[in-house]
Amino acid sequence: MNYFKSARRLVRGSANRGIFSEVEQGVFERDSNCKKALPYESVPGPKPLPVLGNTWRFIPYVGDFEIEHIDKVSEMLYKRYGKIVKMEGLLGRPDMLFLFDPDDIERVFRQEDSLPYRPSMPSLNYYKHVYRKEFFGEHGGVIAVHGEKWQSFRSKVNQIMLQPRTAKMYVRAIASTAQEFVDRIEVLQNSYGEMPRDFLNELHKWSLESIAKVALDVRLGCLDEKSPPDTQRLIDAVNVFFVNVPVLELKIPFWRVFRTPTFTKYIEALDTIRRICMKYINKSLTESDKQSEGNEISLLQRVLRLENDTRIASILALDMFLVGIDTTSNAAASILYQLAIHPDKQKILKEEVLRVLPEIDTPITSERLEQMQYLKACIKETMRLYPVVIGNGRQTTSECIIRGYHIPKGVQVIFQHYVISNQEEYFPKSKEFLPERWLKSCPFSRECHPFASLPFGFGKRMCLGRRFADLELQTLLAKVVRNYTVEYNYQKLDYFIHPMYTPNGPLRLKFVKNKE
Ligand code: HEM
Repeated sequence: MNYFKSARRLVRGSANRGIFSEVEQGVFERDSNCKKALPYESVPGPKPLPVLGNTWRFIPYVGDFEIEHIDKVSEMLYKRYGKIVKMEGLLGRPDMLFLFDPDDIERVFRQEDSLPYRPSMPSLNYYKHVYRKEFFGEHGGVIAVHGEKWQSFRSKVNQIMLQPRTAKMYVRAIASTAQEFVDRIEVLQNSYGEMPRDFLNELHKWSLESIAKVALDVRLGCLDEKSPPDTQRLIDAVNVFFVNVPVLELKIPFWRVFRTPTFTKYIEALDTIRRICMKYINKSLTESDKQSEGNEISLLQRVLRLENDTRIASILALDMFLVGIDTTSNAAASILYQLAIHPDKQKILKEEVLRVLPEIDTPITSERLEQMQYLKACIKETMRLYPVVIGNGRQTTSECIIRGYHIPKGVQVIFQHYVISNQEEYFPKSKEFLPERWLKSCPFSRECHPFASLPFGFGKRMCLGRRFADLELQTLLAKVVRNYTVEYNYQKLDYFIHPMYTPNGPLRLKFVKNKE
């Protein structure tokens, strides 16, 4: 902490803006203007120590940066240094440049080149391209894959994954899983109507079951009284994978030199995920002929029809399982919690849901979901206050100017979405849960900066599963609210990164059945 006191004297964040007015207009310009820019060395940020750089800050009991509380660390860096902060001297990895201004983020995104490089998960890149090269071969999928390999894969699956028309075809499948979840609530309730302490795990089961339905048209039975053991193994392995990603990325990367216990656990988790997913993928491939009439064909089959390559279809499904379970389940947990602690907003939502779904068994369709604008607003507002992925980034692929500073090629530019979307400057009454701000009728909605809340990223590398994630969340919430009122009767929960940004503590929600 003492270090920070002296650093503060050197560079005050509020001073950032004034000093580079000449080049300020070109926040993200390429080569030609670089000579005019302020030197990279002068970007403010915590000073590295000799030898240990800034990596020591992530060492438990020694450093002051806890991975679980990167949200607080980011807020502190913003307050101390301002809208651009450099974290240099990170052993075994490039510098990070934190951006806290949506205008800067917009310019970076708008000028993205044809092969944007999202710098996360080098350890997964190693797994796909080196450790299990014989399995992945030329097709690494999209997660942690870069350059032409990424582009070639993404171009094959982009249309199928992102067309709203395609996603809508799966509403029925997604709604039937949401119904299974709602039916299970009664089984899970204790005598007070409360959920067990591991309720989040039930949400993991729901999101896994939903992905399996959409990606493979396979029913896994996650929400059955006796779920197959492999489904829980898969959920646990995905969790181990995500928990260890930041550890491998932010602490000293000994794994690059030898197999540390963390890296061994990480590799084992990835092998487990791959083994179990391939079991279900193969089942789906062999059973595709028997698919019951009326069912929508799976995404796997859609890709197969287009590309006629089982390897591509399987690797896409594998990526979907890898990143599509914890993201959606933690988002659902967070939204349910926010509704529980804001009963006035839940009441407005319930009125809307009851209007659109007048009978308990009125089917959910894409047209009916379209009529539930407050429902969508509740999701957006939770993602603004507590984005499940608190930051995102791009690695510079050539030198450029950002916020007046010359930024060399290879720097990891991190967009600090959580800090930005919680600021009064971009969202009036920013600390309040106000779903109304997202409705077209609200005067606030016009003031909102389009790059101040980007829970699914932006541009060519935007979330490939966002249409399905949105559908899953909308359907689950509509079903839950149609059947129950959700309460939370304990001390308010803080949020932490574990491995998504999620309420910190057992989610002992109480479900009270609606009177019909
Ligand atoms: C609430 C749920 C979710 C959130 C908040 C979320 C968020 C994100 C974000 C922030 C990115 C990075 C985008 C960028 O770099 O611009 C991303 C990428 C990705 N997401 Fe999601 N995601 C969610 C659910 C899903 C689901 C359900 C799937 C699959 C079924 C999925 C598949 C992917 C894939 C494959 C990528 C990598 C795209 C690429 O690099 O080309 N996501 N997601």
